Amino acid sequence: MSKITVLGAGAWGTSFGQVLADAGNDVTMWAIEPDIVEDIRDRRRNEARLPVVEQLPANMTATGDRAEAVADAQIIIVAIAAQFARVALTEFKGLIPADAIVVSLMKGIERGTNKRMDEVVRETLDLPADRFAAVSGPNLSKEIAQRHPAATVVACESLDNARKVAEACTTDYFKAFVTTDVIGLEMCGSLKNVIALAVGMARGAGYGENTAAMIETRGLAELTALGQAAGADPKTFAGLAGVGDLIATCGSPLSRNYTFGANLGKGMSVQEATEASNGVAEGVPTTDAVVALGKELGVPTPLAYAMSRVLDEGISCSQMLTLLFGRDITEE
Ligand SMILES: NC(=O)C1=CN([C@@H]2O[C@H](COP(=O)(O)OP(=O)(O)OC[C@H]3O[C@@H](n4cnc5c(N)ncnc54)[C@H](OP(=O)(O)O)[C@@H]3O)[C@@H](O)[C@H]2O)C=CC1
Ligand SMILES: O=C(CO)COP(=O)(O)O
Repeated sequence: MSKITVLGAGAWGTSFGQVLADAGNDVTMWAIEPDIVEDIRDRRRNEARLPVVEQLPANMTATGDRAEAVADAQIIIVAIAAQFARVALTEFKGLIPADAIVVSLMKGIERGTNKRMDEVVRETLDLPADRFAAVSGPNLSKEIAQRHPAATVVACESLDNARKVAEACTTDYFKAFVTTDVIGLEMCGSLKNVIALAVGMARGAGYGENTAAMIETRGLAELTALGQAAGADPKTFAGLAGVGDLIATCGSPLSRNYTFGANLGKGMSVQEATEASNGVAEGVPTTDAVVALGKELGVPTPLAYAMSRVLDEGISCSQMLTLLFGRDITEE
């Protein structure tokens, strides 16, 4: 049993906190919103972000005090919207216990720097590689909050530390595998959100299985090429964090990215889809970062480019797909 702190009490932070509590750990949630802290601490609820859970476990509490939140924590989980991770974590610098493992649940690339969350977290907290882990997989928060069976992957350069994190989140309904491919895991989680936006858009526009399968498969090829160029192990893309998460996210209205895309496909503007979104759709800010990263690494990113034109210029779904097709006959 460990003392574990979760920074960010959104839908996934809270749902993962419940997994950790179910695994027997003492869990403290930290949130910036006083109302959310109060709801979790005093009523064992997170009505605002995870209303599906009627009663959070008794070994789960919350605080808004940063120093109190992380004091004595053996594992610190970061579940903050990716674009705000740097600013939020800066406030924790100097407070993190010297031997704590810091784990990111976030799936995004930082806009402006094109950095993955492992880079942002390590840079901000001045953390050595062996004390950083990423968790990623087909993990729709609402299903896991309802304790539906699911699996995930924990990546850390130190396999021992990956195992510590995996043990801490293993329950009878949640299974964690381990890997040392941090870059692969980060790339999978971030890029599948861009693909889910495009699949959602096609579905929203009324297209069927063939179109969805095409976007998913071409998207996976793009994700794999970019990931490999960044230093990832290609095997990771065929696993739970790659194909697995792609299937879950691109096939479920529980995904905020899929739903955001579907709303665009039905004719909403980016502004309207943002207002309708029930939580952060990480693919939206990540799309431009993926295009920029592709340029930096010399890897073509036709799907991310087509989605960036949708998000920045409002092109239609059929225009997006025409861009994705391209004009040339190429080998698959
Ligand atoms: N939901 C899911 O099914 C899954 C999500 N993820 C990933 O996990 C991450 C978090 O997602 P999720 O919890 O669902 O998202 P939510 O939109 O539900 O929550 C986002 C969280 O970020 C916090 N936040 C935003 N800005 C700041 C800031 N400046 N300082 C501190 N906290 C801030 C929010 O705080 P506040 O509530 O106060 O606004 C909230 O706790 C994302 O990267 C997502 O891609 C990964 C797997 C599954
Ligand atoms: O990452 C997820 C499932 O694995 C959740 O996807 P969304 O962020 O699109 O809801």
